[in-house]
Amino acid sequence: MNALAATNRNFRLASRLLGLDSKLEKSLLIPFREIKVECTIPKDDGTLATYVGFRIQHDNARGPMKGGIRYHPEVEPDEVNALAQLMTWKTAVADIPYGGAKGGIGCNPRDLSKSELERLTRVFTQKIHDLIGIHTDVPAPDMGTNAQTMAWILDEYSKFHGHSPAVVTGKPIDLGGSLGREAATGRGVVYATEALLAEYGKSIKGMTFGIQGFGNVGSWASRLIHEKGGKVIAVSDITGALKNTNGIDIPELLKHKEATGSLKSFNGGDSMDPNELLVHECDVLIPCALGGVLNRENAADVKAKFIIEAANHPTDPEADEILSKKGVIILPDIYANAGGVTVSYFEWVQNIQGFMWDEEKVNQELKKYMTKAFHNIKNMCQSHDCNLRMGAFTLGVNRVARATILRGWEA
Ligand SMILES: NC(=O)C1=CN([C@@H]2O[C@H](COP(=O)(O)OP(=O)(O)OC[C@H]3O[C@@H](n4cnc5c(N)ncnc54)[C@H](O)[C@@H]3O)[C@@H](O)[C@H]2O)C=CC1
Ligand SMILES: O=C(O)CCC(=O)C(=O)O
Repeated sequence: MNALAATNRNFRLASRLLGLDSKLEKSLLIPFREIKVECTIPKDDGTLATYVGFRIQHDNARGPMKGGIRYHPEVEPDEVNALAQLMTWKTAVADIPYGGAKGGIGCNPRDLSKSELERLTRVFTQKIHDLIGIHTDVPAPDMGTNAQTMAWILDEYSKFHGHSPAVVTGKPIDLGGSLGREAATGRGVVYATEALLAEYGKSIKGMTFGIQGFGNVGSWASRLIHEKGGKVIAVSDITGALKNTNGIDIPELLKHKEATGSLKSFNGGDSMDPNELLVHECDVLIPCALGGVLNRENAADVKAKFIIEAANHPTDPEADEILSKKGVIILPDIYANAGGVTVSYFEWVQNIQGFMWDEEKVNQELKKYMTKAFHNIKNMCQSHDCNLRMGAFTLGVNRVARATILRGWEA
């Protein structure tokens, strides 16, 4: 099942639990606007290269649409659509005043030079600048993009609309970015994990973790888990995977990755088959890379007791069913990785106020939002006798449905 079919399915299940009217259901499902643009750039060698860029704006009932921009070879309309829809439910679960959107360009950023990436980002921004904005749609980083990408979007957008720091979040601090945003998704994952484990009388200290992906989210989650006394016993990224039953020294691995750009040849662990990571023996598995990685091929072999979905839609519905039957507890993406967009909201608020918070305040507020959302999800689980994924979906969908009904449809 592709990402969009899977997301639609979860939405419909939640809608049935909430007893939503079928016409309202249809209106919530269909995206507000779908943008597809051609982006041609001269490469460094003078040849031309054409890429396709997307921005899907899913829903704006609760506020400006919000979501990241992904640079990855597998970016295609159905996946961006699914990710945009997930943003709508995620911002509602986090209870921040936004709707949902997502964008992306089908490209491999590892094959492009920095100046090629800059040209591509600027062309994409030229094509969408009149459809995004501080109060309409606010992009942010996602896979394959970062603070530098946001700086280029901000600069290009500002040529058309004047200096507008709040048009993107996840910016460099020097351009109005928020302290704590870079770590926020990983930090939010850790707060979410603590909230879940506490329900089972457990804590991060002493538990074992397997982490797929060592980019922004995976590396921050690993670092913070390590700091809290958790044992990261397996990690992987696109360059390979490694394991160490005594726990990997994450600060050393970060230095190695910084120096070599790769997880390979790190002498603090043994290399392993990257496909093994998801089925490796550990207490908590945290996918922090691509979607659909847990599926019917590997779900039955997963050994973890808890899965924290730091990536977006890492678990397809078939795997969801298999894992539930095995008694694996899954903390769903629209809650588990909401720390990033929550601190993006704090960044946007700071830009609009023209005031900067210190990092301690950012982290404290983030913890408050993550903890409150967890308890709200649990209440929905009790009210609807459902698992955490449906608890989160019913919470998010219900808030968006209420806002939509209140706004009405009169022309
Ligand atoms: N950056 C953010 O603030 C947020 C990101 N997310 C989600 O978290 C996930 C990761 O995003 P980022 O860390 O930002 O991206 P990133 O581009 O910084 O890192 C991605 C990581 O995944 C690894 N990877 C790629 N293909 C892989 C494969 N086949 N096997 C193992 N590892 C692989 C890469 O090597 C890299 O380490 C994505 O699903 C994204 O949508 C969710 C919420 C917010
Ligand atoms: O920070 C943001 O606005 C969005 C982050 C994002 O793309 C996500 O949560 O999947």
